[in-house]
Amino acid sequence: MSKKFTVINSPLYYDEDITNYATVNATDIDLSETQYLEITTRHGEFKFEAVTDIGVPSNTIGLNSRQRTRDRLKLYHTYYVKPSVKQSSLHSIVDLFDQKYNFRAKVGGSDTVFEKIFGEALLARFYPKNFVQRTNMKHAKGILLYGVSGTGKTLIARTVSEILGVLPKVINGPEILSKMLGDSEAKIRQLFDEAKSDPNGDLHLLIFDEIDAVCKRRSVDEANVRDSVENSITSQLLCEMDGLHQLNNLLIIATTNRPSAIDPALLRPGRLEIHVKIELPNDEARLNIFDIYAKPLLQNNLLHHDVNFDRIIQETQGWTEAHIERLVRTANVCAMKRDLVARGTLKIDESAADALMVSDVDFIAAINVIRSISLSL
Ligand SMILES: Nc1ncnc2c1ncn2[C@@H]1O[C@H](COP(=O)(O)OP(=O)(O)OP(=O)(O)O)[C@@H](O)[C@H]1O
Repeated sequence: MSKKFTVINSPLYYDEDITNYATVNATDIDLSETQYLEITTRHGEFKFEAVTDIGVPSNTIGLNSRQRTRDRLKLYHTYYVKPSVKQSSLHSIVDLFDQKYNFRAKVGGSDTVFEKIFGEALLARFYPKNFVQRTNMKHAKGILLYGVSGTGKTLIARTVSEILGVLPKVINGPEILSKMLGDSEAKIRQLFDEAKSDPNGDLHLLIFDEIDAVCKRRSVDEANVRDSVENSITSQLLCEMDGLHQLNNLLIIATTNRPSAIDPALLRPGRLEIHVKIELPNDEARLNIFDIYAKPLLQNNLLHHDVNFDRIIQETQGWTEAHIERLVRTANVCAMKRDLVARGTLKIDESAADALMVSDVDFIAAINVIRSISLSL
């Protein structure tokens, strides 16, 4: 959780190697748990070692920064920090992937989802091909991401494709249905042709967005044209996926808001076999996502120190990831509105704009705006 603190003594030259210490009040921070504080300053995000022993007054925390003077924290200035425990030498799979691909900077609060995706579906794809062949292992063929709208299913699917280094073919369920009227089986076949023609080649990735639009439970009422097209798309897809048995170079990621509408045959092992639910974000996840979108404001000194993170997190319970992203955008707009009205003019020059900070009142206003325009809240 992000916390606020105010620097009360800085710098404090501590020992001979002239490490740079600042002392900060730390009533909100569990000192026994905290070994590092990640602090966002104008110059970027820095990790400070937290020191609570000799020379540091009680109820305060010393921040050891071996960085240069520019990272020195200003006296009486309030900063936002994320306390973290010392990293052990053992990393989780998600930590290892994040170290290399830095996806947490873009997708917040999704560690458990990525744990399942990397741990259960993709890990073997990071081992050398020859090794995998010797184990006779077959890679997972398909992943279904399901959860309510706006929880980041598409974002996660695209992030996985970036991590795999593959340019995916993205198929939008509702769009493809209309394009496929009359020609559905051939169109589905085409999607798989490239991978089939290059069985020992690079990985191919198909992302099926809103797959429930085309692969509904098959209907017995073939008299209805739409039902009959959907039935034939589903059957063709099943057929192609069974053909993948021998192929190790194709992965399908499908997304849906309505998993129960999908034909169960598609969800069997060997097909879309790994099912990952994307939940609404909990408190910590909402804060992570908030941090991602508020970071440019923090870095450019545009976020007022009166912003009450704890209240924002409380008031946004039940919101989706997309709502949190919207909240930061809307707070920006509310700040501009407030500023324009106070100035009584639409003429805003650079220096006037630079003085504008997004403040707590703007987040309060933004929360109300979003509640008033979202049916689901
Ligand atoms: N975990 C996340 N971290 C940061 N931003 C997120 C996250 N999840 C969603 N978002 C934001 O919400 C937007 C909408 O997400 P996305 O389209 O991936 O949701 P979805 O679950 O696929 O929705 P739908 O079911 O309606 O297609 C994203 O573009 C992104 O801005």
